[in-house]
Amino acid sequence: MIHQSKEPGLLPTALVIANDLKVQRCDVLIHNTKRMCTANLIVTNHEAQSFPSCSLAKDDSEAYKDHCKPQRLEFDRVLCDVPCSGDGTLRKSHDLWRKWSSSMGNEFHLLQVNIAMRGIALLKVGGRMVYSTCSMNPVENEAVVAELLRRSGSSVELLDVSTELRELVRRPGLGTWKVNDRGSWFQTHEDVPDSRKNVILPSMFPSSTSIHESHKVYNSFDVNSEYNVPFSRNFNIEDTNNVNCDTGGISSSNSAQSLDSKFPLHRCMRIVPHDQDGGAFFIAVIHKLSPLNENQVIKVRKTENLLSKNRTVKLQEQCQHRIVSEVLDDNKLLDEQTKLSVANQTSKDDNLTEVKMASDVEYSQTESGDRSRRMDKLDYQHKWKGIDPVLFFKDEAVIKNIVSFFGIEESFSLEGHLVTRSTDNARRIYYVSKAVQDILELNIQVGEQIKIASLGVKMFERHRSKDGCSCAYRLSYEGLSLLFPYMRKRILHASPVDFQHLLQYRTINFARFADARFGEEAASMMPGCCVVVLREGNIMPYAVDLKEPMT
Ligand SMILES: C[S@@+](CC[C@H](N)C(=O)[O-])C[C@H]1O[C@@H](n2cnc3c(N)ncnc32)[C@H](O)[C@@H]1O
Repeated sequence: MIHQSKEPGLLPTALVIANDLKVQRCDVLIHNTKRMCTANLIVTNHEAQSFPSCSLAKDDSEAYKDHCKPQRLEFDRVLCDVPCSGDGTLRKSHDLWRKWSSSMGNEFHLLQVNIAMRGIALLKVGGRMVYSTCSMNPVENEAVVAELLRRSGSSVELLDVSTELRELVRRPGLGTWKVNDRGSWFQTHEDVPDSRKNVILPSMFPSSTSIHESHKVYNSFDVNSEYNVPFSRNFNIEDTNNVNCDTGGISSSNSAQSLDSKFPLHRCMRIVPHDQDGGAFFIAVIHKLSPLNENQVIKVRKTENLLSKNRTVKLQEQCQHRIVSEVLDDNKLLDEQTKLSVANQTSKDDNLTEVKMASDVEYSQTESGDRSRRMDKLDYQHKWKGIDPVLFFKDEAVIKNIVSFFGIEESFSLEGHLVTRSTDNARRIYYVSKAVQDILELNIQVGEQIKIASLGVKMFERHRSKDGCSCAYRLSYEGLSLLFPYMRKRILHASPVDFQHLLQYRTINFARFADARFGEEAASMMPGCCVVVLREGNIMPYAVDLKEPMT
């Protein structure tokens, strides 16, 4: 959706699923794990498997005035770094040595499939999705990838990336493996006792036809011609026999050939710790060729719907039940799951609101003066309770004042790019790119389906000035590098010694600056925020608030 553009710092849209944001347990974020100062960032908070589609219904779409704007949320790149057993981190996670068992990965398998399927549905045609884990368990890796290929049919292909990143020493994905359950190893789903068949899924096995009923999806590649091709220039073919981590000393009753996966799983990458003294990772790159459509929609087996104990997975199952026999496209698939996610979230939020309201009532009894103000606040119920709404900042007088105070060039347009999270008297104003602006507008159109935890770059902060500063906002350090090239006012250049002086003393005496001209310039400047640039080859600007009395 975010196409290449001349906007400062604009990147293609990427969806990073399953990232550790430290905002509650599960997070989906567009961009990177760490808070980065970029206007292209939206951090959301959803369970990845039910990330909303934000698709305009046909009627809305026709009525939507601007047809150049996106009608649905799609991404150029998706990274599904999914929750996993984490056994690839054994080198650093000493606890795992005690906890690890070869069946540990089984419980993640279905969630991993669902998260990655959501990723594929949200991927643009022509886009790429990386599926990764820090586990070596094939049930979490090759079995998941095989199931994605099965479910998506000719809509996706597993890419051969053996010529990319040549320095990365990797081994090929496995074509065969066994599944462990409660100490027993199984080669096919048929071997699994009936009592465990709803826990140990067909899709966990290499020979599985599907978690769904079989569909003819194998014709998208030529198994025979590809299967024997060495995977990577740095892969020693002799290692193939040593990579199967699941042998467990069990001999197969069937011929290995017939039990192999029919997918070109050797294209997946296994990074093992001893190849380059690191951790273990599994990586697969999937390319979307066409939208998921009715040809890939496959009925759900009833047995799998009995699965899982936790509520989230139950909800997914209900969703899958409902879509049995239905013809689905990406949108339907997404919308079904979104409804469930929203219902789930809303019920959780309702509980929170009840608690919140109870405490507010208590408060209002003791602080009667504030009662109406508190109740007013309660009247304002944002859809994602507990998370402030994102509002476009449209106060033209304030924007004009900021533009003129800092001398912001016209080419750095603020119109439509400023957002805030406060309902009144914006304390912080964030700058967002055009692409983020489009997503926000779409999100409003679809009834705020995306739960936004954070976005854009904090660019201006409201400040109270006792010194008659004519601008109510100061610059925020985060946004400075973006704005600075377009600023024509409020900039001073200091020598290192004067710069040190500024940092050292709270109250500044202009007469004590080494460079008298700098002292004069600073003294003549109106009170308020300015940028002090360190002279003599240092190009990084530093913001110093000069609103302190300068005597
Ligand atoms: C492998 S870690 C991702 C690590 C991350 N990429 C990083 O570099 O720090 C998987 C993350 O997914 C989160 N998670 C678990 N279940 C999830 C779900 N249903 N949806 C989204 N995230 C989930 C976990 O909390 C965990 O932080």
